[in-house]
Amino acid sequence: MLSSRNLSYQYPSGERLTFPDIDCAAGETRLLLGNSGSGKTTLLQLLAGLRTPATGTVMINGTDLNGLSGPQRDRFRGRHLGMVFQTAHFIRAVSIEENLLLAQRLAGKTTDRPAIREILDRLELGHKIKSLPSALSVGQQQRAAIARAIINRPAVILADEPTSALDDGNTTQVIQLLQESAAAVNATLLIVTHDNRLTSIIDQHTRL
Ligand SMILES: Nc1ncnc2c1ncn2[C@@H]1O[C@H](COP(=O)(O)OP(=O)(O)OP(=O)(O)O)[C@@H](O)[C@H]1O
Repeated sequence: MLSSRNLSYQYPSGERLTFPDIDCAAGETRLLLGNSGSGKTTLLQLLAGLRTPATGTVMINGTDLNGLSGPQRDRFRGRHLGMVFQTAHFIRAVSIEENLLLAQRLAGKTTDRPAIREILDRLELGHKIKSLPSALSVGQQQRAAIARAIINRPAVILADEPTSALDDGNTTQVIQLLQESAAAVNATLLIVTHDNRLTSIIDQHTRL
């Protein structure tokens, strides 16, 4: 589960951003909704431990992110957090399988090719396991990004604007896939978006 309290962030040259408290139980899906400039990306980076807050705490599965050293936080992120972005970011020179193996290694886990095969099969990407990322369509790359986000069975999946570039049909499909994938590993799913269409699919909202 994930919770935050009294979070604020100060850009050196900018305004101070303050955020509402967030509570997400294991297995819950929640939307973080906000207009452009409201601080969605900043909040996501705070929740992932990629930025240090001016005030406040982020707890993930009982661990205070800011109580960890930089290397400990990187390891913790690899093991307990999955991230999905609007466009997928892969290592371009190696196959989808190698990208997922790398995600396992970076988390300090034993590499597990059968687990990678199983997840890619489940996401209908088994035939692309040896392909370079560039040989996948945009939709396939998005599914591969979901595979990478769940390969380490994270406690929390953070998705940043996963649907803003999609039409209504693909939006519903990607959200269903994210929810099914999160449910398969009992992860909390937090979707950061300005896409109000998602409020008709997901009941739990926090507005920035
Ligand atoms: N590097 C920076 N230095 C100073 N201010 C910044 C910096 N990055 C973002 N900000 C400011 O912080 C606020 C929140 O930015 P953020 O990118 O988190 O918003 P957002 O909700 O994700 O926006 P969008 O939906 O347009 O991407 C904005 O007012 C922005 O101008």
